[in-house]
Amino acid sequence: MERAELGRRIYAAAHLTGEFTLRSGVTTDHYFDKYRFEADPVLLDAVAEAMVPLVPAGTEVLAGLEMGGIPVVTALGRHTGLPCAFVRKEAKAYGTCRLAEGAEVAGRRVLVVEDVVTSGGQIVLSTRELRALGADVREALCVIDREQGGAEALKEIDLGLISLLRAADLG
Ligand SMILES: O=P(O)(O)OC[C@H]1O[C@H](OP(=O)(O)OP(=O)(O)O)[C@H](O)[C@@H]1O
Ligand SMILES: O=C(O)c1cc(=O)[nH]c(=O)[nH]1
Repeated sequence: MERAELGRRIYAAAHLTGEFTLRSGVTTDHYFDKYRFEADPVLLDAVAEAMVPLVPAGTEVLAGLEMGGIPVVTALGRHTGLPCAFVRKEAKAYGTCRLAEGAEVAGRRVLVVEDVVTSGGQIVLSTRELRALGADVREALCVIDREQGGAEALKEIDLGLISLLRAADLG
């Protein structure tokens, strides 16, 4: 599906208006409910297909961030054949107690996969944790960049932001 058409479909499926508090604490009058496009398997598959050419050469592991990044990374993994890691906000205190479940990240070139980026705060936190586990993380790939400081925040930790769609492409 062409990127412009994908943008129209995502906007139609997931754009909400109202009053919302974001993860960063900022309040806003519009919101992209990623679960609405992730819950549509045909749309999610089209999103993943469009993301394939954006995956940097040399990527060995795709790391999706809990929770909205998990369906995206799984779909992208199916399209690329790359192994996936599922990155928790907090490691469980029982079982294997892993923060990054699934594929091993230590010593591997890891691409962070996220749904929506606003301030970039969640990606910065998770990237620091992945790097502490020994991952080589150079870029993050997201479906929607709201263009509210995310790319700049990532740059401060030497992380590039690659986006399928920007706020300006939507609506
Ligand atoms: O760029 P930021 O300012 O960090 O904001 C974006 C983050 O917030 C949302 O997640 P949320 O906390 O709603 O969690 P969820 O994916 O578990 O639903 C979104 O999925 C990103 O992870
Ligand atoms: O910044 C956020 O928390 C956020 C913004 C948005 O549009 N969608 C979302 O799921 N989270």
